[in-house]
Amino acid sequence: MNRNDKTARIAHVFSGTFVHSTLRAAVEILQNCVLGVDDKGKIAFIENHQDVVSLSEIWGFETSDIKQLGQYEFLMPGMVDTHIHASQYSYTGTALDLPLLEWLNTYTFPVEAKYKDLDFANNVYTKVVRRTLKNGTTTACYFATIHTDASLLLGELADSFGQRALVGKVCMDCNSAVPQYKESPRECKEETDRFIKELLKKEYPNVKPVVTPRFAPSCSSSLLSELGEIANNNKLHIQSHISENKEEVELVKTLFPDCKSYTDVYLKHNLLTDKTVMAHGCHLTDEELEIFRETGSAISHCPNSNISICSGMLNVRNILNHKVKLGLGTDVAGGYSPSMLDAMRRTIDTSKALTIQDPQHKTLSFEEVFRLATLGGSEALSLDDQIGNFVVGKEFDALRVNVCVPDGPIDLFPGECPKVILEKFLNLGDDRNITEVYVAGRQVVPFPDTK
Ligand SMILES: O=c1[nH]c(=O)c2nc[nH]c2[nH]1
Ligand SMILES: [Zn+2]
Repeated sequence: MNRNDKTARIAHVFSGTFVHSTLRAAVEILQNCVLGVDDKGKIAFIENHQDVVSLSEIWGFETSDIKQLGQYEFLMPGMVDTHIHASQYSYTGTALDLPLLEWLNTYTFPVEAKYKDLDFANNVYTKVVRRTLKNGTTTACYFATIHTDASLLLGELADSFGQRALVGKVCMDCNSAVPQYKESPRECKEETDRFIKELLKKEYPNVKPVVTPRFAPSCSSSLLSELGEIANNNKLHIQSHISENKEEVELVKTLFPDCKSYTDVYLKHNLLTDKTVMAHGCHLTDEELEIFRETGSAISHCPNSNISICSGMLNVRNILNHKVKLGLGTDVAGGYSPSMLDAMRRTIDTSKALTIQDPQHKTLSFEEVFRLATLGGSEALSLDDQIGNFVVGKEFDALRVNVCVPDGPIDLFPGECPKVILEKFLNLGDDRNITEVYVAGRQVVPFPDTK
């Protein structure tokens, strides 16, 4: 209970039930506890409620300022969406009738080409940041489009609404199907440099650039090498797609005949680092997973998208057995839901479908999936030293959940313990149950304009 940082003041103290994951326990439920957040947005203490009076003396807060959580409320860490296309949000919930490569050519590239228009970008990007925050996504790893100014605008909006974000200006210099939606190799490099420089210059505390080659079929070998160099020289995050559907895997074999596998393409271009997150990976071999483990690269599992556009079913258990970092993603708009609660449910559905196919398959539990959406996501983005669970010194990214809101989606019955209440929220809850959202100690939901 020692107070090390004598300069920080306490900004919030909550009392009640806290639910989070640790390295040892997929779900740890802390009842009758108090959690303090300092004015720098960091968790200052998490202790037993019986020590509240001495805590208030040590930290200099009034016990009357404590926010008391009700019987059906708890705090949980904010959810981490490790893969979402902000630019595809306008058609979320539609256009799910084609497989990946046709889907890209028919729906995605024509829409993404519109982001030259900053008014269009402003409208969609405002809506996606608000919608995801309201649904409890405190950290989002975004794909924007090839347009630098619109991508910078996405960063500005995430910062102003208070969402933690990695923002990627998409890079692609190959697109024979929709040739108006690509850049020349030179433009790609120059605009990526400009994007990184201008975004870093803003000094947003929680919004950073991520180097974003769209996927191997959209990028020349020289562009992939340039991007690997930029990311490594500036120690930046990297995101892309890998082995989403079988047709794409075959295409990559023909485009990169000198590479042993899809993973080898990215490895050879220095794009697999411990700050890399690759979406999907449904068809990776065990040999490729070994490369992921060795390089510390992560996979973003996007089950809604994988089922919606019939790409495949990722065996998450196998990924975890290979000790590869894994988080969950909505993959809006291949995935039709912007909610990470949906991503958790679809993760369990896919795991159950694999168990139906093979009864030896060990189905994921709701506790494991809760960990993937929070701590797992923070590990996948190499942000687990800052966020992911309630540990002293980490940033306070949190959701206040009330499973018993008036006219809400959940009915409770006598005698239900906190773990059952958590399970009901994960399976039945929605944004009505997420009454407050905090990022780095700042309350960002309810939005200031609706309070
Ligand atoms: O689900 C996906 N969405 C995309 O936009 C994309 N681009 C390449 N591969 C992709 N997969
Ligand atoms: Zn994607």
